[in-house]
Amino acid sequence: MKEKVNKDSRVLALCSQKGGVGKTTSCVNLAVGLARAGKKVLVIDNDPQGSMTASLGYQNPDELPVTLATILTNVVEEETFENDLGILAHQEGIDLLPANIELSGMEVSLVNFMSRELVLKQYIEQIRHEYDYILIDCSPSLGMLTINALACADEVIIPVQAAYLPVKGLEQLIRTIGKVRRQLNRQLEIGGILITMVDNRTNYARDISELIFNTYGNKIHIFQQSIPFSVRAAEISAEGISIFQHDPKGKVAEAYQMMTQEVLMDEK
Ligand SMILES: Nc1ncnc2c1ncn2[C@@H]1O[C@H](COP(=O)(O)OP(=O)(O)OP(=O)(O)O)[C@@H](O)[C@H]1O
Repeated sequence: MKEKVNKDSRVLALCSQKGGVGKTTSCVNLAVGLARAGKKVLVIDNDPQGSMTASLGYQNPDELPVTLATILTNVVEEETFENDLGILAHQEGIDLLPANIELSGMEVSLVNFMSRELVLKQYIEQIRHEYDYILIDCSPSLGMLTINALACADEVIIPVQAAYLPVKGLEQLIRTIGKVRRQLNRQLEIGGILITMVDNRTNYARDISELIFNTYGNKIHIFQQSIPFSVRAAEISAEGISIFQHDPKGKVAEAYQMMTQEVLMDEK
């Protein structure tokens, strides 16, 4: 059993309405950024694709015997289990609760469970005192697994790729967050919109960033630091390491470092 670290832990859900926007990459690098700042961090892969699990070096998530699906099943079946069940220790100092395709079955089986939106919350309540930060990487859909993440999170971080008009998907996600806040989790806040994959050589990326600031800037926090587009960022998932290890002096490491500082500054 690990030592108790912080009763004021923060649970951050990384959610987006669209896939491929840099959500998993941001989750991994924010987690490692926080660990490098001395925080005890758990990342939970809440996506049946297991992209974050693969990104952290477990290239065949389907071979893992214990995953988030196991934990959620235990909660539903009221089985008792150790807090460290299924937790994998990553070389860069973060803990990972992995996921694989088994999690897609939960999306369906949760529907028939009485407190179906609060299953992940029960698990988080059991373990949160052991961590300073728990980051949940959600799948790009607003299904039951994402609702479970929103129901137990303190804040949502929304990565938005600066390469298409995101407004429609964002509106839907923001409406869902509002609904979850009213019905399931009064303390849920939007921690911020993170603009990702910014190619500063194009006017288009600048236009999108400006559009996001103009449309949402007065009601939602937008991270001052956006994440630049770089092939170095795209390489990390195959390496199973963060950008801080893969390209420590590059612009993406610098950006995630600054973004991590913004998250730390918001500590209450
Ligand atoms: N800053 C960046 N510059 C260039 N490529 C990036 C950057 N960030 C992420 N990528 C690449 O873009 C792709 C999508 O990123 P990522 O998997 O993080 O997105 P996602 O939103 O989590 O997607 P999904 O929801 O499908 O899992 C990946 O191939 C990733 O390596």
